[in-house]
Amino acid sequence: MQIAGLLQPLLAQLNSGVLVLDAEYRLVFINQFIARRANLVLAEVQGRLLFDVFTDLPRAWLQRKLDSVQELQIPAFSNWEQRQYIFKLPHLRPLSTGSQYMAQNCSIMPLSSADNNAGYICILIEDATDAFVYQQQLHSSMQQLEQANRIDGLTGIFNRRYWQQQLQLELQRATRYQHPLSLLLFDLDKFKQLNDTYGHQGGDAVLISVSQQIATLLRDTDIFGRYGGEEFGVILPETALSGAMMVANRVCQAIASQTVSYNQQHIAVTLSIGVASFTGQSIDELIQQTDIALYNAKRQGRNCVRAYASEQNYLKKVN
Ligand SMILES: Nc1nc2c(ncn2[C@@H]2O[C@H](COP(=O)(O)OP(=O)(O)OP(=O)(O)O)[C@@H](O)[C@H]2O)c(=O)[nH]1
Repeated sequence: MQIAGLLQPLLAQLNSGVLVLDAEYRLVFINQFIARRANLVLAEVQGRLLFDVFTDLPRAWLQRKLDSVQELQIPAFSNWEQRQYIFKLPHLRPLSTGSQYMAQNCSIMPLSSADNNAGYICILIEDATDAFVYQQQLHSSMQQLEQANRIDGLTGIFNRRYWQQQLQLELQRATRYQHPLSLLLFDLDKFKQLNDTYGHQGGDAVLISVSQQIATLLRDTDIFGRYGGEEFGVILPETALSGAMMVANRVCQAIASQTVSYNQQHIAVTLSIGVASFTGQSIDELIQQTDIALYNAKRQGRNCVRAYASEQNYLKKVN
């Protein structure tokens, strides 16, 4: 048997799309893979212009590709990562892929006929939906992992490692652009006693509730993290000391004015807050200064806000 006789059944069964165009980009042939998915009949589209049959092709791009294949007589390729699909064909995956169209690798090849008349072009479409789906799943797992890596498991706010990385970045930014930045460190008052009274789970419920409440009082650009057990930090970019004091007082008052419900009980909670502003010091110095201010807030009765700068003035006055 002549090999030519086997080509029709081969093309019919091929699990890739084949389209053959003449020199004017009229359809000469489409195989069953294309016909079935595009809901076309070969006899009805034969001789019609490719762009008239497939009206939603990326016309300018494909025309350029076809012209260059025809002119240079060398193949061109496009893969799904560069262009997810060229022909809007449905994929036959039962599961949702995030796209209703088949992801495709596409080869555009010059063809010569038996009588050696050049001018035909073959477009070969390979279904790459599996690779597309796999890449999407990988991407979403990586995003979840990245997210988990930066979030504190109990409160859902940033963990200490990520929060401190962000502080480093924000300090670099503030230094480069000479912008203000302030830092708040706060600590729940008498938390040991609270844990002893309501149990560790009651304590956890308070940490969750207080962090949720505080998150609503901050700007989206403020960076809120859990610094330690019952100690939290907020980076306030673009904020000088006076603004930071306003935020800190707002947080302090909001927490003190409400109770946390736990097991039909209402738990009263207060915070002490230390505030310091960035004036070119190192990250460790800034944290240390904020911590000193927090310590002074504790020492001066708790449920209050103290700034590092005013503490220094206070100490100067006292000595
Ligand atoms: N429930 C709960 N308790 C925690 C967690 N992390 C730390 N703690 C507790 O927080 C308490 C902190 O106590 P201290 O550092 O003595 O401070 P305090 O009792 O809050 O007193 P002041 O800070 O001086 O007002 C300790 O009893 C810790 O066990 C946590 O994730 N959950």
